Amino acid sequence: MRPVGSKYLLEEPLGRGATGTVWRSQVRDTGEIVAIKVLKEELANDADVVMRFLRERSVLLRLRHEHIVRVRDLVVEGDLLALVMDLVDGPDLYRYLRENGPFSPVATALLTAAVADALATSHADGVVHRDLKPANVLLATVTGADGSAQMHPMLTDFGIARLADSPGVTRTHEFVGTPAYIAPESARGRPQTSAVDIYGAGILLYELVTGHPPFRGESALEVLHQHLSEEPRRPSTVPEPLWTVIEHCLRKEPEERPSAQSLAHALRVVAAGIGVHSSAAAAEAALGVAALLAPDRSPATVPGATSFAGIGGDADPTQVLQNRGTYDPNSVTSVLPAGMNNGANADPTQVLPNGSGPAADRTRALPPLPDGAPQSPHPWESQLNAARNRAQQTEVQYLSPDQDPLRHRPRRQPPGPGAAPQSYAPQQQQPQAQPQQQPQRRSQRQPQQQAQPGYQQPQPQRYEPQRPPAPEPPPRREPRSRGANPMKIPGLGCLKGCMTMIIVLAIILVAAWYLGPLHSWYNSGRATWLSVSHWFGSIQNWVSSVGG
Ligand SMILES: Nc1ncnc2c1ncn2[C@@H]1O[C@H](COP(=O)(O)OP(=O)(O)OP(=O)(O)O)[C@@H](O)[C@H]1O
Repeated sequence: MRPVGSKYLLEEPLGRGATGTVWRSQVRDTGEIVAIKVLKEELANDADVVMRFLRERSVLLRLRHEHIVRVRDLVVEGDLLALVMDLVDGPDLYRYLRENGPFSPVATALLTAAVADALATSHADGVVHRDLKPANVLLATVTGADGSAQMHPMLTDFGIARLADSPGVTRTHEFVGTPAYIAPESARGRPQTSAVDIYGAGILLYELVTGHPPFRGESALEVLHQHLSEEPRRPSTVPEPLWTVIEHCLRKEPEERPSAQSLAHALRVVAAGIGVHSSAAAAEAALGVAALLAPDRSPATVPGATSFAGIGGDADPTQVLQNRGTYDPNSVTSVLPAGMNNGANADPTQVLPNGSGPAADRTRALPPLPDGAPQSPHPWESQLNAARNRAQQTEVQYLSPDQDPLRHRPRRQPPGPGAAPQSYAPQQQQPQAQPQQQPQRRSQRQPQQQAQPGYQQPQPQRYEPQRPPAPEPPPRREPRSRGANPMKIPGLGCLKGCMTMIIVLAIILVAAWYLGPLHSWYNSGRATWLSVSHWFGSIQNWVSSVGG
């Protein structure tokens, strides 16, 4: 298990998205199970994203709703950025749809009404999701009042689009979002409001009830074109009241779309009026649902948002776009290249004066420094440094590369016996399932979480804007003396030793020869040898003369 910060351990990957990988993880002290989204390296390396990450912290942590996945903590550790969330024990809607097919119209309306409730709360808080799609709706299993298992949609990835919406990331990594779910104003690079989430809810409704999004094509460009200029067609399986809601959500002009609150209400009226057991009055009310879908007069705005380089304002998209992007019609998320926004009037980010330098930096929370002011670090930079220093004090365990989960490609665990899809299947057949029946979430029934009564308490602040204490300088090392073998020739040291020994032995021998008795021993030995060989020669001559 790999540590993240001082408090968490990554266990196994749950899935990978465009912005990062989500891990099943543990809180070290309590053993509590959480989900941690580790943002992609390219995001974590972008200073602008990191600043945003810290700045958005309080917004992300304070968003609370029964249909929003709670963000518990944000971790900055070296080059790693991670969001700690509640773990939702269930599939996301994208996967559920692929495995089980479309929902009934009533179930579609009720599920999306719960999502619209979550949006209404976040919009009231000034937070726009901007990446609403089936993959971002997780299905928790809950136990209803009658003891049956029910679906409980949970909206996740709030703020991720906003985090990733960095000029640097847009420029270099061309992050744009998801073509199948992108609102026309985002595609054009126009200012965005909470109406983009209503458009996303319209696409979600369409996809849940039909099994596919309304606009499809071979390329991202083709899909974007359809968002801009094609009206969606009503499939024969969609009841008229539900179609009225979808059609209002998918209006090309954001000002014509309803608020999230109206949408949630309208969808419940529709659900009540299109079921097989609906009363005549409910059916009548559902038919008149258009009256409930008045345009939202005060949508939440997205400050300085650039979802991606758009399709050049009102210019002809075909003149502007080239099909250079990577687009997989089957994938959840695709990206397009930057540089598509070549219409001057299409700049969606002109919330601050134009120009270069700090005045043009849309991410700055504070006004630029006056000329000549000392260049002290931006408060967020100090905060970032403090956070990083704290995280670097984390006690890090050794982990061999083959055990390091961050080196493995994540793969989804195959669902075990009795896994989620089966337990959801009856819901599809029984669309009356009410997500709001005071359910008990399965994930909250885990023993670890029960053991934590303070579970709903906000985490203590981890990133105080203080300067970190100056670290103690490391002890100064003495310079190493350079050896006679600076080039480190292998075996040279051994050769040198041998040569020294040979010279020493030679000197001892010479000294012993001249100063000691060695010399006289040699001379007497030599004389003895000569006389012995003389005798031997005489004997040999005598023997040969006798032998004749
Ligand atoms: N809180 C969570 N609990 C359990 N599973 C989660 C949680 N958040 C995400 N997942 C799962 O992790 C996978 C990857 O999630 P992620 O949000 O990164 O994917 P995505 O929405 O496709 O990508 P992106 O939003 O970055 O384009 C998804 O399949 C989702 O089911």
